[in-house]
Amino acid sequence: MSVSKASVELPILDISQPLPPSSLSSLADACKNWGFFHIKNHGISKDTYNKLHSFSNEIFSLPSETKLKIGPLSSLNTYTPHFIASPFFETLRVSGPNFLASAQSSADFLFNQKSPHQFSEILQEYGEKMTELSRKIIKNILLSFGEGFEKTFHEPHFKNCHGYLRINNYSAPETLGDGEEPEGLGMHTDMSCVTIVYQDQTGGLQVKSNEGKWVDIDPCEESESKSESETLVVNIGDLLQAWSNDRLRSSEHRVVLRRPAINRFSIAFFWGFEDEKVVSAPEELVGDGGERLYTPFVCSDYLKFRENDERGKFEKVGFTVRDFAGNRIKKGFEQK
Ligand SMILES: O=C(O)CCC(=O)C(=O)O
Ligand SMILES: [Fe+2]
Repeated sequence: MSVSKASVELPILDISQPLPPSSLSSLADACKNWGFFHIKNHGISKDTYNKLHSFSNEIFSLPSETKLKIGPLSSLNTYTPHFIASPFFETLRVSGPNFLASAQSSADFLFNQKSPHQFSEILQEYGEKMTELSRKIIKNILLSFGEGFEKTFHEPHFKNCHGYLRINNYSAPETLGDGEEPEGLGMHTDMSCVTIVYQDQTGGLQVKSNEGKWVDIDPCEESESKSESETLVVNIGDLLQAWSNDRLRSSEHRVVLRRPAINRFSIAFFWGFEDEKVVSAPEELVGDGGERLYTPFVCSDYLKFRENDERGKFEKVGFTVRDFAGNRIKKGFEQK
């Protein structure tokens, strides 16, 4: 039996060009209603994704004992094994701005080799490109707010933003009952300002609509051309939702697994404020007589709030910036 699924039509923005006014307005609408959109012409080739995917397979197919050398109980703590976020999910963290050093220290433990590993070099390049793209994205989002916002707010608020990568491996169960869709990653919001995600053709990423329904974010069709790049998914995180006084939406999302015995690969880049930044919506965004929806907070205090007390556990799934600093639950934005 095939179950009909709702998927959302999100704008696909050509990030290689300055965005024309019509694209800026679809960007603003998408950020307000969904907190998700796509970008294309981002400059990362299919070949890079194929390489990242095969390195990822190489790492995740190592025996558990090997992977746990960089796991939650080790000093490195770059690997999160199965059964922390979900039974079907494991992930490797690569921190910026020195993505090469971070990836290499994991690779050294995993493969016992000290020579530069092509994997780390690719991740350095990838991390740098993601950082540049995030900056372009935030500039466009500010431009979509209207004349002057980018000039006024980009430098003072976003110049110290930084990011990290997570390489994710989802392993679907060998068999799945009719309509059974286990969660590979449970419902959560991201802690970032913006997140950029590459998902492979397996699909399964879903966003919760304003009406509380799960809607698919389909991977874009594989293009015929070998050189043409895949589109990437961008979503707004909690830090930007709070900073923008809810003008931008950090949506709840999750990953479901619907193809038995097929591994799903994704790579997410999280870009956010520096730890010491006080996140407080500028007056221009609160508006004259407008209500401040969040009590100003220090960025790292929020990140700590999202981490479990128990060392090495995954970020709390289900808690959001509203639970932390929200002054009230805004009408129509209520958690369903
Ligand atoms: O794997 C994906 O497609 C999304 C992952 C995600 O939402 C996350 O890592 O925060
Ligand atoms: Fe996420």
